[in-house]
Amino acid sequence: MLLAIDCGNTNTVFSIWDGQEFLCTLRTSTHHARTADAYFTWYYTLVKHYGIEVDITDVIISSTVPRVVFNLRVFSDRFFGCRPLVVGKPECRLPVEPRVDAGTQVGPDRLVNTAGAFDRHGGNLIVVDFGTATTFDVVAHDGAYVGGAIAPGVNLSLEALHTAAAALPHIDVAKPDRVIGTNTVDCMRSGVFWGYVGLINGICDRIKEEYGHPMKVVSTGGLAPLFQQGHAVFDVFEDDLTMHGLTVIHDYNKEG
Ligand SMILES: Nc1ncnc2c1ncn2[C@@H]1O[C@H](COP(=O)(O)OP(=O)(O)O)[C@@H](O)[C@H]1O
Ligand SMILES: CC(C)(COP(=O)(O)O)[C@@H](O)C(=O)NCCC(=O)O
Ligand SMILES: [K+]
Repeated sequence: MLLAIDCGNTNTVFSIWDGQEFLCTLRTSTHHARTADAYFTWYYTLVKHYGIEVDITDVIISSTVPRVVFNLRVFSDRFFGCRPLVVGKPECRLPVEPRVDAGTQVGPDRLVNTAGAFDRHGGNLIVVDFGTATTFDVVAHDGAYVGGAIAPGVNLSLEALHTAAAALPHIDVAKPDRVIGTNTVDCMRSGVFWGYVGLINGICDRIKEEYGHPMKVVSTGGLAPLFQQGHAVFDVFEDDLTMHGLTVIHDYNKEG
């Protein structure tokens, strides 16, 4: 069985893949100081709690936080006796190499999303991933990552308002009933929600125009369904896109 680990700047997600389906998905906050033993204690407790029969033979890691990789490597080696594949490292091959400026370090999450989306939908795609940052990844006709856009994440934008302005409270993102807010919270909700719908549609439209070929928009990340309510341009939403991409890259490396 494969343990797929997706470590973002906010949350770290573990999923167990038995070759057919994901048996479970576990989520914890990302902390660079978490030790291998601490990962295992958390992981083992939840796997026992769910009563899943698990036999991990392989581990693959994608991390947008370089510092956490060391402890995840120790975790993999100590508890499963295996050397993990780490996306973005030279020993982890990609089905199609990215085409970007020389020397650019593409976020591994974006490479993984590209592989997952190409496997399911073929080329000519925009992948929109709502995480700490919101990323737009352009997948070419042959499955190569060829660039995109990085925007401040939704929660980051709300946090920034609260941090920088003394009178603005900490709030969660939600779709407001009206665009014209009549109190502070509704005004903030309107600005962030409709502002973000405009950002998504504006960037996707401009990417399509510049790309010059019809493209499908694939969205992922917990907040995507919320923006769909504001008529964001997504063609599909796939909650497990990053995890699927990790299985695709793992299979590709095993086959070779
Ligand atoms: N379904 C959801 N509803 C509301 N907020 C969410 C949802 N899913 C994720 N978030 C929030 O979005 C932010 C980014 O989450 P996440 O996707 O875990 O980011 P990353 O991959 O960068 O770690 C976090 O602040 C998280 O709490
Ligand atoms: C843009 C990101 C911060 C998104 O990370 P996340 O929101 O998943 O934590 C990450 O993909 C990253 O660090 N990228 C490196 C720069 C690039 O992709 O061009
Ligand atoms: K992201």
